[in-house]
Amino acid sequence: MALKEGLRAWKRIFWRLILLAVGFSGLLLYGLPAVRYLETFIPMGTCPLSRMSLLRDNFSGLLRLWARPEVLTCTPWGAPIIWDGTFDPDTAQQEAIQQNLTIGLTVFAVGRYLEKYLARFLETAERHFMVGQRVVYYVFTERPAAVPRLPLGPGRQLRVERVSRERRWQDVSMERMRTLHAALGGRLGREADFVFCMDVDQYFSGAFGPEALADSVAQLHAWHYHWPLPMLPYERDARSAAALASGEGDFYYHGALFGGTVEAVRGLTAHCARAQEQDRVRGLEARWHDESHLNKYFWLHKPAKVLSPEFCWSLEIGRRAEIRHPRLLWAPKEYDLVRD
Ligand SMILES: CC(=O)N[C@H]1[C@@H](OP(=O)(O)OP(=O)(O)OC[C@H]2O[C@@H](n3ccc(=O)[nH]c3=O)[C@H](O)[C@@H]2O)O[C@H](CO)[C@H](O)[C@@H]1O
Ligand SMILES: [Mn+2]
Repeated sequence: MALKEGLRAWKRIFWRLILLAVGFSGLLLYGLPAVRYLETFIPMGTCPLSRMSLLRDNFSGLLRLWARPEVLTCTPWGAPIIWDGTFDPDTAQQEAIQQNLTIGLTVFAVGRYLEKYLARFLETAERHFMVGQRVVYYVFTERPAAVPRLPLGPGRQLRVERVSRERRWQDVSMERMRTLHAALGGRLGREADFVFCMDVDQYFSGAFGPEALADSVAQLHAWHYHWPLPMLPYERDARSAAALASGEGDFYYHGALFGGTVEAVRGLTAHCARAQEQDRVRGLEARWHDESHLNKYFWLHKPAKVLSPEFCWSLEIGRRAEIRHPRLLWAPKEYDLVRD
């Protein structure tokens, strides 16, 4: 009897070791694009046909969610996931012009991020972001005089707002929520109808138009959109305001891009700023900072539209057949140059 028990225990240990070894080598090899490519075989799920044929969009009209059968084109709560080929950019353009919209684009460029990324971000936005619409850029920096003065297209303006420089890059990143919330309560909130809030360490590479507009908009994180729920890097410390328990969460969203109506983004930034402050007083900092809180927010308040990773792609991931037309690309990470 005891022998049998002992054997069973050994078997269990043996299998755990094997699993651990496989997991560990997987992690090591994950750096190789060839291994990473395997994750494309993890299915994303499919949008039920009954829903597909019905989903209309305020801006793009009838969505052709069946046009991309290899990827997930709607969420379980019925929001569209926008992939290339599912929308009609011309309809979206006409609709937005008719509604006579002003679209805000906010970006922070503090410290060395300004020289390193801002010019390219703005130049490429001029070529690709909401071309043909009225656009107001809001650049937040501690050195307004250093902001490049680009020639802007008709109907496009740039405003510079001064912010103080936080010492830690994590604080710069998180402070954005509070600053944005204040800005949305001021001039930005009065002059814009919709607003997108973006990281500066990226650049536009394709048309990013009104098809991306909705009440609230979240971006699928390029590195995680095939991963199973238990593996997503949510904050797991139950003491944090950003915590998601196991089984909670829909997708992993990217902190480098979110948007929506002024009202919706005010709600989002208020929530995240409050949650971050609550953590700070308790001596906590969420795993991925503002992004963790954003993920908690979108778990509680489902986004009305989700952008596929084509809208914010990282070339480091390597070629993927399902990524047809990247619109925004991550700039190479050079943390040693830009972070203290
Ligand atoms: C893959 C990854 O690592 N993702 C995390 C990392 O994103 P990132 O590595 O993309 O963060 P980041 O260095 O781009 O910082 C976010 C943004 O804040 C602004 N900024 C930041 C620091 C600074 O000194 N000056 C400045 O202007 C700038 O607009 C920048 O794009 O960190 C973020 C901020 O915590 C989030 O947690 C992300 O989840
Ligand atoms: Mn970034």
